[in-house]
Amino acid sequence: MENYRECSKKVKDVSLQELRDRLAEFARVRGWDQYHSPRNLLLALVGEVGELSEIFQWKGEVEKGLPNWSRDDKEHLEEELSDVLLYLVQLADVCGLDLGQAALTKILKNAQKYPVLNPTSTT
Ligand SMILES: Nc1ccn([C@H]2C[C@H](O)[C@@H](COP(=O)(O)OP(=O)(O)OP(=O)(O)O)O2)c(=O)n1
Repeated sequence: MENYRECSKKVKDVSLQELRDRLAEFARVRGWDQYHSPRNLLLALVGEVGELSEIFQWKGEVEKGLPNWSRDDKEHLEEELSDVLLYLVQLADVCGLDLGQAALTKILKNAQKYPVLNPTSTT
């Protein structure tokens, strides 16, 4: 596990494109493309969201920054968040969508839908 962590720490500014390409290669060399249909990837994504939710289940409210969490708990959270991201990136890819561009466009759309009425407000 430590080797994986060392490896991933060295990569900075990870792009969605890089993740997409790495995941496509990961699936291709294993012959898993045939199973990675939009529907299957969506179901896998939902399953991982469930695993992510389990980490927070029954804990009550959690402080930002997770100051009271152990290193192991944080590592577990990193893994489940990553699983969700990786399936999401693959889902967008097999649907032929540019997820990064779509997300940027959606942020702009959100800003138009929810204009800043009071710039000093924190909500
Ligand atoms: N057909 C598959 C199977 C796995 N993965 C990748 C995407 C996820 O990042 C991770 C999911 O692997 P597991 O199904 O083994 O799930 P977990 O890592 O959550 O293991 P577990 O469910 O045992 O906790 O592997 C993938 O891309 N395509």
